[in-house]
Amino acid sequence: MLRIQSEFVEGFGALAGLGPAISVFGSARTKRGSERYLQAERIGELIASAGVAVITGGGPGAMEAANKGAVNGGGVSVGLGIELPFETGLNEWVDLGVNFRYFFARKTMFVKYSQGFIVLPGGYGTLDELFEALTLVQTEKVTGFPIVLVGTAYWTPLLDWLKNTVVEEGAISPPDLDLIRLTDDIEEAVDIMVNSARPNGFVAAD
Ligand SMILES: CC(C)=CCNc1ncnc2c1ncn2[C@@H]1O[C@H](COP(=O)(O)O)[C@@H](O)[C@H]1O
Repeated sequence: MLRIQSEFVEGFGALAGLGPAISVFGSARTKRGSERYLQAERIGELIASAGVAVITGGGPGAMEAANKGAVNGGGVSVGLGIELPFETGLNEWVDLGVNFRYFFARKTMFVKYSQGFIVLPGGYGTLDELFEALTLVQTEKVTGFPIVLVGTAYWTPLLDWLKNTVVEEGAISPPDLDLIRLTDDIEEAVDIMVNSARPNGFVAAD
């Protein structure tokens, strides 16, 4: 119990003065030098150039790339790491790092301290973060919170499934699909975020 509480206290303390920030998610397995890695790096750089901090899961792959871009763009590079059995530690491009034992405490920080999510191709971890954000926006626990998927080829089959199966089944309504933006254009992705200019955080005062 105390450990859980201390994770929240430590996270809030470390991030309180952060200012505007955007979270970037994507696969921990994205390879250095790959097209996707370079794309994540460029996204980090564009966000930083707009004077906005970049928040990632602090790990390898797309997270590392976005943190690297943030540093190269002269911005604040945040990593919210997670303790895992196969420890990899925070990547070398994280300037402001916080480590968590619990995914749920860490997930609170991404939403509370960023104004939107940019989501690159990824696996279960990325999908978890994407669907948690969608649930929070759908239920209006957060408002004005853009969620942008980057990579049309990767994401279109998922969006088709949501449209053709999940909406058809009545499990979500058609407007729920509009909560997701999809693009291959990383400048557009960053523009959507930066222009949303919403104050960070949950609707309720925590
Ligand atoms: C090589 C490897 C698996 C390292 C794991 N190291 C990690 N470090 C930090 N965050 C992580 C890690 N693995 C998953 N995550 C979380 O889940 C997402 C990536 O998971 P995935 O690779 O898409 O499913 C990230 O956005 C991050 O928030």
